[in-house]
Amino acid sequence: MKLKVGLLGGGSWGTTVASLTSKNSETLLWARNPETVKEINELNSNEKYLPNAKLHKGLKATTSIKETIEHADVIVMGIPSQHFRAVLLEAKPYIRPWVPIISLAKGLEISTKMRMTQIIEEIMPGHPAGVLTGPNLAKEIHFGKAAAAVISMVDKTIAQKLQTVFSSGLFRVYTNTDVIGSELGGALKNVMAIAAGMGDGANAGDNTRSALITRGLSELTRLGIAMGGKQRTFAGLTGLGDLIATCSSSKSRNHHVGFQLGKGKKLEDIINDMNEVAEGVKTTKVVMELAKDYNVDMPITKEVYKVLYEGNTVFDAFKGLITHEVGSEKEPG
Ligand SMILES: NC(=O)C1=CN([C@@H]2O[C@H](COP(=O)(O)OP(=O)(O)OC[C@H]3O[C@@H](n4cnc5c(N)ncnc54)[C@H](O)[C@@H]3O)[C@@H](O)[C@H]2O)C=CC1
Ligand SMILES: O=C(CO)COP(=O)(O)O
Repeated sequence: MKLKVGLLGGGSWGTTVASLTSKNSETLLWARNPETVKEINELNSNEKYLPNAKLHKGLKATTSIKETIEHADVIVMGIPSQHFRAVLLEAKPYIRPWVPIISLAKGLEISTKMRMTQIIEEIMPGHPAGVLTGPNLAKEIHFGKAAAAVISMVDKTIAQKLQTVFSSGLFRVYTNTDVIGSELGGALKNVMAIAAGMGDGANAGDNTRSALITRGLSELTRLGIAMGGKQRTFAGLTGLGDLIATCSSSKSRNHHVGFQLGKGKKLEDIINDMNEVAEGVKTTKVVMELAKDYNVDMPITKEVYKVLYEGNTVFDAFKGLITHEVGSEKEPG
């Protein structure tokens, strides 16, 4: 039997995933904006978020959250982390018992420091919670470029069932039972992407980017393990894989924020000029607190934070990193 998908969120990634799942399963996409809904239903496009992309013809959209949810066998949340809770609470009355809920978001809730699957477990106890994550720049996937992702859930049997809903053609979906590690990899790499973007914007060079990616991996793995993730996960698609994609691509919004900071632009102006979310900006705040809670040294995050929130320049950040005590490659620092 084919599962029906109810997907909440008509931004670039929500729309992309809905278009993918509609190849395998009946999919209904909820978007707030009636114009977006009309455009998806009548023109099979969502130009604001995915310019020039043609969506799968089977994809239908609606402005009704009830209609999207009430018949769904799986619910997919394509909502940015800071709005995730509010939208899930709005959907809650219509969610059928035991339906799995999958997050697409890569961030941490600023007020609680929670991961999205923790929010799902809090609001919808008993529902299997999972995350679809990996190196998946929406704008490439839409144009049929090959990519791999991971569906991460504690229950492997449910993950295997959902693997067939999300996999399609050149979009390969693996499973992983380390939800904490998978989810943290996706959230933490955004902070590193801002750092790599800062370097690129300031013309620091390929060696610098490579050092940031590698030490960034070490830094996010340290925190991720302290929080309960598994080392192997951080070396996989959801950790290293996503870190490389996001740190080295001008299609990444987080890299873009860093790049513009590296060019000397002000954060406020950069954000005002964007119509999409860059999760790393807020996640950096949460990661600073988590680093303190778990007593983990995170020098790159600290420098990114000072540029975002304390008025430091990108030059100050690199000076901070260069003067940070150099340890063994295996040790913090
Ligand atoms: N775009 C990409 O390449 C990828 C994005 N992601 C993650 O997916 C999540 C969603 O991001 P995108 O779709 O890219 O963001 P986006 O910025 O393209 O779109 C965000 C969408 O959420 C909607 N939204 C925001 N607040 C809302 C609220 N309170 N109620 C209802 N809708 C609301 C907006 O209207 C918009 O449709 C993020 O956590 C992002 O990190 C993950 C993988 C790839
Ligand atoms: O997570 C992503 C790619 O895997 C998208 O990154 P950005 O949110 O930085 O665009």
